[in-house]
Amino acid sequence: MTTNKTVLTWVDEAVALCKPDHVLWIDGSDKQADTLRQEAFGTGELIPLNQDKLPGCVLHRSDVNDVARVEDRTFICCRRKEDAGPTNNWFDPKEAYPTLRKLYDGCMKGRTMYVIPFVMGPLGSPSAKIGVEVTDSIYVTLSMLIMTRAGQCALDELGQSNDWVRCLHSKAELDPAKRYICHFPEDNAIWSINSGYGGNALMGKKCFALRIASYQAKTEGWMAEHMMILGIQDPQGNTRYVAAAFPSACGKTNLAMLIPPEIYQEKGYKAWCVGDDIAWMRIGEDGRLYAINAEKGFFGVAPGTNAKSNPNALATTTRNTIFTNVALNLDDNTVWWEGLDKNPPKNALDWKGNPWNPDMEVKAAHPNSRFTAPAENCPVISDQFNDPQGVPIDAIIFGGRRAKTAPLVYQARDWEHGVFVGSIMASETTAATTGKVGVVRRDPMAMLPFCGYNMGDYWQHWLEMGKKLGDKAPKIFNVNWFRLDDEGHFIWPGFGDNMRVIMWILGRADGTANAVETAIGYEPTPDDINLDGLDFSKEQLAEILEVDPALWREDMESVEQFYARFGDKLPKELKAQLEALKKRLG
Ligand SMILES: Nc1nc2c(ncn2[C@@H]2O[C@H](COP(=O)(O)OP(=O)(O)OP(=O)(O)O)[C@@H](O)[C@H]2O)c(=O)[nH]1
Ligand SMILES: O=C([O-])CC(=O)C(=O)O
Ligand SMILES: [Mn+2]
Repeated sequence: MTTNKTVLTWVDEAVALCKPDHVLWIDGSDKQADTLRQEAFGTGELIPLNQDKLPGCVLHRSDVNDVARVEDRTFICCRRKEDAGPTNNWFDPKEAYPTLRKLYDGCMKGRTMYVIPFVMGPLGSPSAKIGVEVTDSIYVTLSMLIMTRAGQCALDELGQSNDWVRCLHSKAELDPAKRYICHFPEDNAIWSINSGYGGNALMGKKCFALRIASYQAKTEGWMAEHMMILGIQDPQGNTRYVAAAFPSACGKTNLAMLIPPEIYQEKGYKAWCVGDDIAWMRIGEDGRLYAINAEKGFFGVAPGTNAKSNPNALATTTRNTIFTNVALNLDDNTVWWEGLDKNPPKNALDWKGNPWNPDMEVKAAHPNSRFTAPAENCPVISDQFNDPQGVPIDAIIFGGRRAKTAPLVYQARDWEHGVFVGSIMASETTAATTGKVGVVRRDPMAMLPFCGYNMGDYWQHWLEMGKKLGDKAPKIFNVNWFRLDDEGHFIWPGFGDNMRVIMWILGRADGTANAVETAIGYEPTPDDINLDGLDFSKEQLAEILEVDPALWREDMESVEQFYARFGDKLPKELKAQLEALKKRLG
């Protein structure tokens, strides 16, 4: 399939190390994918689903110990520890390579090695990048075929170039004690072993498109961000784009596929999805910031996805989709998860494959169960999805899951203040990563687990991008859909109604919307967000726009401790922003 010596040599080395019985190059054809699917049905790695109701769809159950990203087993392996920074686990490459080599030695005996050349980003895009992943998992191979532009097309794009990311994956024994997700940004390499799950194993995603790419972006002067991209088309037919960074399981996919409230639909507004997880952004010839979606599919959270919360996501998953760790409805051989509908199957297998019925205490689907679905299935996929240039971004939105403290929305005073707003983000942890759920932790730019180098240098890079963008820079905002009332219920209706907030944001970006200046930035008054057709009062809105200085002062103490970890890597601009905010809070 290729004469590229750098690829051929590397694959030979991987074969010599892993010692598979067979090697199969993935060409990207339907025929080959179908053969692999049939083979996986034979071994039970995949389970076929009802082909009338869910054509082309399959179910996969991961190992019960392998259901989420493992941040404590994820490493940045660069020569100097300080380049990994205080928020990453560092593993000296001098030790990492020999340690890992021992684990990979012979790990594919009796198995086939699949060689997957893939492109991140639209074909022909100046922003696109190429990788080659070798893996011994058919599930990973078929998932990569959905999530990336994979096969011969990638080798054609690559030609004889040496500029590609080496991705070595093996599920090995799936032993959690020997699990390593290692990134070598200085070598363009990722070595992942003993996991077969999503972000640990589909290496185009977080490993490449964020950890390695963030390092490349810093070096090359662009941005690799954990952001969804949404287009809002006005009744005149003009579409404007926003990019939003929320931590895992905090609403990116939902916002990316939102259905406008009726009041906007009636006027002729439309919403288009460009991406739901990863945005690569560079400055275009006109000086504005342009974003592409690095991926070709969605790896979305299943629980809570339903015909009301996200009908577009649901429609996206009705064909050619891989479901992971959801429940199997034995009556009609379809899938189910908590929050899909109010009719749980009477006769089912849970995500572990054990008999399940609604009277049981345990969940049918794992809280981090997922769908892997082609973007082309999405009813609202943007016609710019494959545009090599990407889309111009008018607003960047940060957000997290905060029961208190963070208001529904506020705007940063300028880019520098916006970088500060991103750097102090915090969010309650979710099931997307192993460990405790619901603990507030600082998660700057939603990149805490994904920044491939020192986060202090990353903030500096953001500041520099702002200088280059000048007055063409997108405006920066922060949102929180997750404020709770005293009974623990979400106050804001969220989902499609988040468009009401996006409309204020776009209004601010073009200078038409009103705001008041507060200690933390610009906020709308309750009159500035359109509540027409919504059973939600201005008093309730005022409540979630409220900023409690005491809570904020407390929060800033935690920011101060967090910042202290960066020593002289903390940009002085951010330190000054913190001091200024503390003064304004009194
Ligand atoms: N209350 C409320 N919940 C929301 C909202 N948007 C999303 N959620 C819930 O948050 C969870 C995660 O949402 P997703 O959109 O899948 O999050 P994500 O950021 O794409 O997650 P990753 O794919 O892990 O990066 C789901 O259970 C959603 O139902 C919202 O506006 N309000
Ligand atoms: O990477 C994964 O496994 C799933 C995901 O999108 C996230 O956790 O952000
Ligand atoms: Mn998502």
